[in-house]
Amino acid sequence: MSDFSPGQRWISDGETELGLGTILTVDARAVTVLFTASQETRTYSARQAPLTRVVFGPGDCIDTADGDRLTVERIEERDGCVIYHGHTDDTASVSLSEAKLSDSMRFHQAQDRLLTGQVDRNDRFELRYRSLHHHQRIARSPALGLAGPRIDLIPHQLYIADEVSRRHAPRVLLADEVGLGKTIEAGLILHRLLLTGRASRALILVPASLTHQWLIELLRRFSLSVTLLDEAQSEAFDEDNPFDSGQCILASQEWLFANPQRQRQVESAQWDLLIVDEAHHLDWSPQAEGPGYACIERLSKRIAGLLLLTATPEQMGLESHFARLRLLDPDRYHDLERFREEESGYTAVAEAVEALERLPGEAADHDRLGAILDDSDSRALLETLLDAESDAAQQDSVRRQLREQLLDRHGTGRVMFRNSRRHVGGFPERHLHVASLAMPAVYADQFDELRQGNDHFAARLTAADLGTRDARLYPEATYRALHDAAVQSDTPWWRFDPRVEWLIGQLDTLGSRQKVLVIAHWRQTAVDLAEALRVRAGIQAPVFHEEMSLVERDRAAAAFADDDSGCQVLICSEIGSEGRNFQFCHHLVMFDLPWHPDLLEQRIGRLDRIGQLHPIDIHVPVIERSPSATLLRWYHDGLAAFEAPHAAGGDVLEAFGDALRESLDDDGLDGNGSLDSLIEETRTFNDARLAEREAGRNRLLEWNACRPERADAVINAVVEQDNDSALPRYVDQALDVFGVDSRDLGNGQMHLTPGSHMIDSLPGLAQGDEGFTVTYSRTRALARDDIQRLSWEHPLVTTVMERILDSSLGNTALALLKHPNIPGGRLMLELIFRTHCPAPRRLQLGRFLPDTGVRVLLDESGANLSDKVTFSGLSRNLQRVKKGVARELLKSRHDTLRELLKKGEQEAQRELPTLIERAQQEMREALDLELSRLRALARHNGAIRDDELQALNDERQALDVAIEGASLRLDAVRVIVTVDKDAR
Ligand SMILES: Nc1ncnc2c1ncn2[C@@H]1O[C@H](COP(=O)(O)OP(=O)(O)OP(=O)(O)O)[C@@H](O)[C@H]1O
Repeated sequence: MSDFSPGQRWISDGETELGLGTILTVDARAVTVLFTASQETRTYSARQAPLTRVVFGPGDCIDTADGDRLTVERIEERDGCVIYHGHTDDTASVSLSEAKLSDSMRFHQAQDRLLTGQVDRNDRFELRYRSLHHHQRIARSPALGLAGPRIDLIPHQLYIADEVSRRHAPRVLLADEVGLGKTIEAGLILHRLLLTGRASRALILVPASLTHQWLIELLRRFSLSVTLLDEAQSEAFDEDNPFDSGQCILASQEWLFANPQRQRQVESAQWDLLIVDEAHHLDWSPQAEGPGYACIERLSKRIAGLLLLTATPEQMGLESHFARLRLLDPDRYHDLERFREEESGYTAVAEAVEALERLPGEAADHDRLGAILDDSDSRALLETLLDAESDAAQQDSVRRQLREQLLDRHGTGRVMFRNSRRHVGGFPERHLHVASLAMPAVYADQFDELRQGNDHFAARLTAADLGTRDARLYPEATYRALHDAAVQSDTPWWRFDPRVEWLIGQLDTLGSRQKVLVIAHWRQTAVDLAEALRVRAGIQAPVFHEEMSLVERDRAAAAFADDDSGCQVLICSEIGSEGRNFQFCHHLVMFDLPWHPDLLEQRIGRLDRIGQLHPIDIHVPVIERSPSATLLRWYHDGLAAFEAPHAAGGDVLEAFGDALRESLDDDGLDGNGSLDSLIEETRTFNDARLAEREAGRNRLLEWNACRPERADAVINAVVEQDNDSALPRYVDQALDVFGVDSRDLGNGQMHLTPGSHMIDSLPGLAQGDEGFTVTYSRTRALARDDIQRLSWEHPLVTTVMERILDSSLGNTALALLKHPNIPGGRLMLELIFRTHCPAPRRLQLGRFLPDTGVRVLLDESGANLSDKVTFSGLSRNLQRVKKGVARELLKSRHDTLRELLKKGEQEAQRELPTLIERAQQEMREALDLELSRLRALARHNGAIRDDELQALNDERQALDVAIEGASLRLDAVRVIVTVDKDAR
């Protein structure tokens, strides 16, 4: 059938994009072909036309010019042309002349491409096979989504990320103590959800001061590029919704919360996940809710996933904390009083967990557990534990199950994750250095006036919006309120405030190589202080506060961070510096003290965070006998607040705030004994509250916040991927196939650049890009921000895989096999089938049945050699063939190939039931376990939302149906032709 006849359909070997051609004319020397789809006509030499005849066979599906699809049952040849007989999708019988085939029919399927002579290079076929193999392997890994990010493997973070990202629509409060990595945890959760398709759109709302820090962390650590949206950019969208401009949008809370029009837009966009940083600012009380809370509350009702981040959940009071839990789960947290009462039961739960470790032991321990375990399956487990017949291994397993159940079913643990320094360990010590300074006369007069309650004085303070408490704690602010800075004769406060003199001396003593972070409560104090250092000592100190633009703020932080040319000191305001990373410095000057213990901890947390290598030196200059001196003593002696994070600061302030405020009024100045007794009472209260919390709530929170065995299992899986030697091999092959140049820089690093023959642009590697340096080593990548870490989850690798598996690249090949024991002239066919299982992305079907490859190797007689000859073993012995030769070979063996293709399909189908069964079993085990756990939890504390249970049920059913419907499709095929060993 290779002789040309008008009306026949042929395809151009070199220009398949022209579509299906029709022979117009033919004579002894030339053949003219019309490619209707591309409106091109070509004339070729009749003897050497680079054309392949297109003839389909029984079972093939073909597109007709009328837009139908025809399944071929039989073919008939008439006058050199083919008539296809078959049926359409609606089962009508049809006969179709080949002239009526669709002109734009494309040949993507492996079989069609092979039979129309379109063969790819052998290395592309091999890369395709390996892509499928690794893709399915990685999709099943417990490290999926957690192994790629450039982070240290810190157990509590990986535990939380793993636990939260497994849940359907996770809604949690990430409340680790300051600086323990909540941003990293949120990034890991987001990364996994995006990678697995459980989320595709995320909104991240953070204080303005943190937008760039988030942007950079997400990019550098997670290779996630998010769109940073502000008002200027939003205006460019006119009528369109700016929140639709990217997959992940990062925006400042201040901007959104102040802008009702943008709030309407954000609410009308579709989101899967909302992340809110520094969520303690979302203020709520039974009387009123802040605009931020109201905005997040509306969003939280529309968005399935919600992560709230705060290190100080109770900074705005217990009510406000409760209100944030209510955002996460309104069904569970609907009654504030009940919430308060529940806390009194936590000690009993914690005792039961501990009693469990001692079982089978004393009767009192049985009772402790019996009082908490009130459902039949838990009691049955308890019986097993108490049964004298059960062996140690059984007991261990039951003990573990019961412990999990107790921790799961009681407390806020499921909604709230809080790790503490004490529990995580390895943090540096904190040293307090107090400098007592003499009271300047101006301040002494001010304090007198304050005590006397002078009306005129009070009016000035009111006009300056300065309350009496703050007027006492911040004398420079009082001075500013009383003195007009515009009047030249008024001396600025920093001329006589002894703290300024002290600071200049301190900076000099520490030397310019020691970085010092100064935090002052007020923005204006920070600004004045910078001027004071410049005027009085010639020191350039950048300032960092809430009213600076983002660019100015980042510039200031960068000037401070720079090791070589950087400034020695950065002066921050209280709010301006919240959440920022300054752990490269270890001297903190508290120019004054904040009123709330949580703010004190937030200040120290700028330095005392993961990555801090030195003990923290906290310097506090305090004016003798001033209200600040009183507050300092209260913090230090009453709360020990400088040494370690205090666990109950909010409660203590609630109990003693009024008395402390009164002490500021009088006691700090005349030193009578009432301050001593206040401190004593504070200490007693604090100790008691701590003991109570340690016995109950904190213990439950900590046990729940990190379960070491699970964390270890995740870390092991990540390390296994880190050490996977298949990755460098795969990447080398992929770079080669895609035409990316790589230069070895030594030290485990290589530089990648787009090669001149790149077949497709890749992330960061489009023509003209400079490329980038990569390493496989986590340690090296962590030490160098400018080097990217290659992993199975790096965008370069995932894009390569997607490009290959979503296209026809490498889905056909032909190679020669020269082997001493195999005679020449024989055919073999290597077929790669792939599971096909359409399901919505959100089902994350890949957890159970990722695209799975089934390889079948047949010899010419149809014997199945798959188990005898491995893919790698065969590949090693294969040789390339020129494309023209390959085409000729294929043309000459069409019929045999068709037979083998059919046989291969039958062989592969045999494997399908096993694949389906295994996937269903895994899915059912995982989801049934989760369902029964959730049902039991729901009976116990109502912490489970009904829709969560229902969703899991629906998910299980949908997965069951989807897996049941899985089929196998031919993904790639390689023809192997054996040649005599002496052949050349
Ligand atoms: N696993 C990790 N690997 C490397 N660096 C980390 C890791 N975890 C945290 N860090 C670094 O430690 C610092 C603190 O982390 P992060 O900002 O996530 O803490 P946080 O709990 O959100 O802090 P805050 O309470 O101040 O908001 C950051 O500089 C972060 O990059």
